[in-house]
Parts: sequence; C-alpha cells; structure tokens
Amino acid sequence: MESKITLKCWKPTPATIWQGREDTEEGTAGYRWHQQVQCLSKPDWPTQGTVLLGFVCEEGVRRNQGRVGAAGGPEAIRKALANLPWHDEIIAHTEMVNIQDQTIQAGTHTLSKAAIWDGGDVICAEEDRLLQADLTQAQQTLADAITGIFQEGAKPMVLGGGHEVSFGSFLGLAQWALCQPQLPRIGILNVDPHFDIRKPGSNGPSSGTPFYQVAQWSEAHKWPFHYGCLGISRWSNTQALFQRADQWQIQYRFDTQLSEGQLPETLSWIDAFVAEIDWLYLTIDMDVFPAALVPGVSAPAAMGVHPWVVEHIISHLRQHYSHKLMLADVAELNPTYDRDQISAKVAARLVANLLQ
Ligand SMILES: N=CN[C@@H](CCC(=O)O)C(=O)O
Ligand SMILES: [Mn+2]
Ligand SMILES: [Mn+2]
Repeated sequence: MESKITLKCWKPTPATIWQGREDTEEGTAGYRWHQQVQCLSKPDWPTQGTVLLGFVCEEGVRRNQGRVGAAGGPEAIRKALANLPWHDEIIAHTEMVNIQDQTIQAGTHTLSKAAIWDGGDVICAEEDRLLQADLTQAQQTLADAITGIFQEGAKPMVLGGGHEVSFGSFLGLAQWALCQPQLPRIGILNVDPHFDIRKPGSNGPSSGTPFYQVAQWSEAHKWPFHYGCLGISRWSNTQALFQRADQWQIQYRFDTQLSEGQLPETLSWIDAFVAEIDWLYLTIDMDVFPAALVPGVSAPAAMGVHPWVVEHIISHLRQHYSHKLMLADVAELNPTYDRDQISAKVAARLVANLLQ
C-alpha cells in the first residue's frame, strides 16, 4: 500500500549515498551497512524490518535563533552509517526485494528482523522556509510516513533534522496509537540538556517548542503527558522553563547526575519511568554531548553527558524494553560545524546501537 504522504515533501535517497569500503576477501562476513541497506524508490513501505527516514529540516532551528545546518543531518548520518560493519544476519538483495513484495512464504526465512531500508527524506522545502505552514506540513508528512510504516508492519527510525522533528515523530506514533483497539500510554524520553518546552512565539513552532506542542496536543486529546528528560543542564534552561517543567510534573535528571558512576541510579530512574507507559518514544538531541566530543550541533553544550552513558542507556532499553521501544530519532546533528565527521559518527553509532 502506498502511504498517503505529500510527495512534494518526500524524496528517495540516491543509492550512491550508501558507499564505503569493501572487504571482498572476507565474503559476506566482511559486509558493512552500505552492502545491506536498500533504498526505497517510492514511499511504498515494506512489511517488515526497519525503515530509516530522514527529516531534512532546520526551519525550527532558524526560528529558535540557532546555527542552521541541521538539514544536512540525515545525509551525514547515512554516510557515517554506510561504512559501519554489519552485525546482523546477511540478506541477499534478491531476498530483500522478495520480502518487500511479500513473495517469500511465511516461515521460509528468519531474516526479517535484520532488514534495514532507506525510506528517503521528508523535506521542509527551502524556498518555503519562511512560511510556518511548511514546517507544520513537513511535521505532518513525517507523522503520516511513520504511521504508514507501522501500518505496513515495519518500524521507523528517524534521522533529524532540528529537534522540531519530535513533534512529527510523536504525532506519527500517536496516530498509530489511535488505530489500536486499546489506547496505549505513550511516554517520551528526551536525552537533551534542554527541556524544549518553549511556548511557540510569533514565528510559530520551532526546535525549542516540540514538547510544548506535544503537551498541548495531549491535553486537547485528553491524553496524559508522560515526558522525561535525561541530561538537563541548569545552565541551558531559564527559570520559566524549570517552572513549566515542575508545573507539568516533567521528570528529569540533570547532566550532573549522568556520570558513568551514577549509571545504576539512572537506569533505575528509567525503569520507574518506563513502568508507567506502554509505548516508548526515545529522542536523542546530539547537543547533549560535550561539544569537545560532538562539535557538529546547532547549540553546543559546554559540558554535557558522555556518549558512553547514552550507549548504556540504549543497551538497557534494548535489553529490557524492546517490546515498548516503538520509535527513536536522533536530532540536531549539524554537519556544517562538524570536524572530521566525528559528530556524525557518534550519531551513526547511536542509530546502529539502537538497531543491531
Ligand atoms: N532545540 C533546542 N534548543 C535550545 C537552544 C538553546 C540555545 O540556543 O542556546 C533551546 O531552545 O533551549
Ligand atoms: Mn532539543
Ligand atoms: Mn538540546
């Protein structure tokens, strides 16, 4: 089934992005991601596996007075992913086609979990950047793509884009929740020094407002607002934001509580958060990491959380809550300010750790 997304806002990924080293002497055991990921030429979603979906958008960052460049995030993440070693079962390309065409009989293969498709990009068109409607339209297109992927039986993994990606990601999962016989409780876990609960200003929603928008949407739909933040910096949020976080009973841990030594407490905090929900949406803002390690972001953090800690969090979620972890995205990678692709490589590792 072709999903009803606005094709004006969607582009397939050129297969040429998926390039890298080839260790031919090792056979398939030497494969990397570029030898396994298959690009979809149309938004005609597969019935299994994971679909990488880019959100080519920095309009929210611009409106939030940030350094633009995050629209280049999805391409930079794909290029960094391309050369990573593949750590799952190998699927022959003909089998990928067959999986998509559903011509393989059920039970004749065990490879469906390993399939990773490149589902192209949702675009916030450059020529229309000054129009609020287009950010909203891009977020809605992303949401519809996500819902369509779930409907077909696959899972989306979203590559941002500014953190305005999160309103689209949430909406996509929420639309899928509304299709369920019993409404699941959705929780959002944001790994970020910022709450991103600013009130939209006169220029509309931005990268600083996504969870304010989620809170409003939830209130309008009489849904509870389960929102937790890991890595909040005292020095990256004003009193107004802390007051709103308290008023909305947002649960959070500070960056100063996220050292490796404090992992047991952090993982217990996560256990308590996840116990209250049925579906988890994980969003990782790349500006949570120290700028010295991850310089390629819109708003760099002076100190931040070490990537090891975030990798531990991902392993914990995968090990204990893979049945609840429905959706993840990575936001705010800005290749314009990157150095030797190191930020893109950190983002790619996070994505790879979430999937393999
Ligand atoms: N996505 C969020 N961005 C931060 C930006 C902070 C800054 O520019 O320093 C925020 O709105 O709080
Ligand atoms: Mn953010
Ligand atoms: Mn942030």
